[in-house]
Amino acid sequence: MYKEIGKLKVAQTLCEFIEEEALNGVGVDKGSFWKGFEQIVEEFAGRNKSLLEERKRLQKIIDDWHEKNEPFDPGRYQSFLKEIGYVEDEVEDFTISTSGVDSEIANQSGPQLVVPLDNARFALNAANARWGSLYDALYGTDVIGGESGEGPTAGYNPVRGNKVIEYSKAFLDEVIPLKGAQHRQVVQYSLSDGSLSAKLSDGSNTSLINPEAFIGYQGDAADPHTWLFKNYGIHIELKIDRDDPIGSTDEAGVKDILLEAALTTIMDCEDAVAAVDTEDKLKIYRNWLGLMQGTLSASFEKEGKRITRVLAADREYQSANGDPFSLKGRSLLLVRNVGHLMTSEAVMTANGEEVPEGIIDAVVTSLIAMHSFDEKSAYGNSAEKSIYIVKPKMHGSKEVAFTNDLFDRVEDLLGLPRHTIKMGVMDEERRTSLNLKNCIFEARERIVFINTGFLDRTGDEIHTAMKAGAMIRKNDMKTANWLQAYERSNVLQGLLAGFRQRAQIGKGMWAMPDQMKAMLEQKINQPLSGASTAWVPSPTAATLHAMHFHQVNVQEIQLHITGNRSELRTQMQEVPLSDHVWSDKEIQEELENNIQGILGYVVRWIDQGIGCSKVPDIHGTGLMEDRATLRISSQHLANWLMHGVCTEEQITGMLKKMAKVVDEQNIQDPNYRRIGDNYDNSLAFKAAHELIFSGAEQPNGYTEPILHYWRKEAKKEYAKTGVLK
Ligand SMILES: CC(=O)SCCNC(=O)CCNC(=O)[C@H](O)C(C)(C)COP(=O)(O)OP(=O)(O)OC[C@H]1O[C@@H](n2cnc3c(N)ncnc32)[C@H](O)[C@@H]1OP(=O)(O)O
Ligand SMILES: O=CC(=O)O
Ligand SMILES: [Mg+2]
Repeated sequence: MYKEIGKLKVAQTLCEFIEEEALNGVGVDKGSFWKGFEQIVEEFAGRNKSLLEERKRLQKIIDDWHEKNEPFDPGRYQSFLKEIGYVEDEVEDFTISTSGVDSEIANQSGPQLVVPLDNARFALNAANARWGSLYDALYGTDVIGGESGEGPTAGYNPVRGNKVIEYSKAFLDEVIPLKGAQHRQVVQYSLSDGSLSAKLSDGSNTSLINPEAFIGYQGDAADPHTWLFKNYGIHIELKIDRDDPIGSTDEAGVKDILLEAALTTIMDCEDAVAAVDTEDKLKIYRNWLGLMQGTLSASFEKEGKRITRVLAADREYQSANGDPFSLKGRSLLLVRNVGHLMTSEAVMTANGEEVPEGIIDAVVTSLIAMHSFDEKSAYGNSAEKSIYIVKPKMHGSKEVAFTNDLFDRVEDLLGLPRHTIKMGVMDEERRTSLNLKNCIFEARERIVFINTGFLDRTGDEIHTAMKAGAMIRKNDMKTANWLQAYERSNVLQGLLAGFRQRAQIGKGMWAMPDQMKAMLEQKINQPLSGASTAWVPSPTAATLHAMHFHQVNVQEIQLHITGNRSELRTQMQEVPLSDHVWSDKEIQEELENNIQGILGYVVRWIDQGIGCSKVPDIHGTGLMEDRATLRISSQHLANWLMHGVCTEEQITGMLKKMAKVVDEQNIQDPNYRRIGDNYDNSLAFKAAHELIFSGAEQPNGYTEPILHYWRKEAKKEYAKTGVLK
């Protein structure tokens, strides 16, 4: 049901949501809102379409070039990309001038959590992941090994617990060291003349090597129960409780160590969700509204208990000299809008065309964010009263300029001061990486981050050169020259544009949510490379990754980053082709792995509307799969198929084989629809099939059009029959 408002047709439910909930109390009247919205659609919908046409035009020219230019000649290729405007002429040097940026983004370095915004339980957990228990994160993951009785057991395992304590105190020795002693020797922490004094087991006293690291406490000054430390701009709480089951076994009464973890969280409306219609969009918008008003809650059963989760309060302390102060209890929230590709039925033009979804997201998520400015909001989000929108999947600087202009108009519509809406630019398409300087320039007054979304970026790498030849194996992409150059070039470009202490330079997702030991070993390389933030898939990962930001002084590292931009740009244009002749076993492995990932992800997307899942690979390692990883797998298979590395029959056979494996993996899920004996009917199976076999023709290799189509079919089927085929 639609309501005609001026020249727009707005879904009745969206209209009611906007008028009764989103516009309520923000000082924008509904008449001018709809009038302004209509003008924005008139001004931007056509321009959006032209940008998509330009993507198509360039891809066609590139495809034709590859068909005519065999063998591939890198020198000629680079001149060609420049000639066709794919590589842009660069603007003069400049520095960004974004103002009103919260300290979590401008001054602090730490993990960035991402969470699907359609899941209120997860979203609340993410917002509260500003602080995380190091003891829980270590105890609950593989960081502590399973040797000599240290493994997890049904109840509390004191051997494992002791390992956790040992590990955590060694971490304290590293980041807030004591003079001539270790934290495990302490029997009592106390306040002495405004400083921390530590009494050791031999009866002597010591203090911190860097006394300024101690900045406050909670509890009675004579015996505080919480000690607050600051190191490289982020905080650590040492919790004391001698009556606690853990604290009572600890000589100093330490019951836990809390780390400031997810400084920022991206509430995702894009690749981690499955939103195909107005109903889905409304669920997302309502959760965002609840977060901005501070009232969101989620009730659920966990381990036999009913839990209601709400947003965490700020944390109150006394400084060493007794002055009260507080720290934020919640992550600073950013919202990732969708990109420029898709349109939504939620708003239609008078001639029956769907409006670009990115335009609707920009207007509605900004409007909703205004609720966090309201005094009545239970918890404000941005101390600077800024709105943070992350914009994904933009190709080149004209698309960034489009978003920048759109944000200007949204600010005018909502009566917000210019550049209230900040922009995070995902550097995740090849045309953006190669023209990053120009892209940043277009958003220079509102940009707050660039982030290497290497997953989408890999999908785009494959699709752009689809016709050039067979690509290297998927896992080899991570070490390929183009990717290394892209990661370095992003940091360098951000620093040259003045991002240090103004904006985030972010790095991509750790996509193995259960492999925390490996994460601790490898993800330190991201801050070491100059990134002030990096993505994590869960609050636990945020807590553990926070340790890296205590070990690495990112702001100091950023002062010493150098590199040759033009060399990096040349390397980025190296196409990851391979002339290797793979053995049957290698081909089999690659197909199994990609197809298992595709099916495992798609079946939950299509049948259950879940946009981000943990799916085991062929070695049984759970991998975070979202639309970007799906893009890689489907594009990779389409590429190998196109160049004869594998046949249609091999892929079809493997789809059937893996369908049975995926059924087994989901055996515990009561909502799961089997696909292994249902190939001809399963809509999810059809979607997976199409993603591979029509992969080469998909716009920039994106998976959205096919996923949306089949999910809508599944919803229709469900509405009609109450079950899925
Ligand atoms: C390329 C890109 O665009 S990457 C960006 C998109 N990716 C993401 O957003 C990743 C988000 N992460 C997730 O959705 C999940 O962590 C998954 C799907 C990877 C794994 O989910 P699950 O298998 O359900 O996780 P698992 O069972 O280990 O843990 C669930 C618990 O962790 C919490 N949790 C897991 N991930 C998150 C998260 N991102 N934010 C908040 N809480 C989370 C859940 O709230 C739940 O705890 P609860 O029972 O107290 O509510
Ligand atoms: O959005 C992130 C990515 O890697 O893609
Ligand atoms: Mg992405």
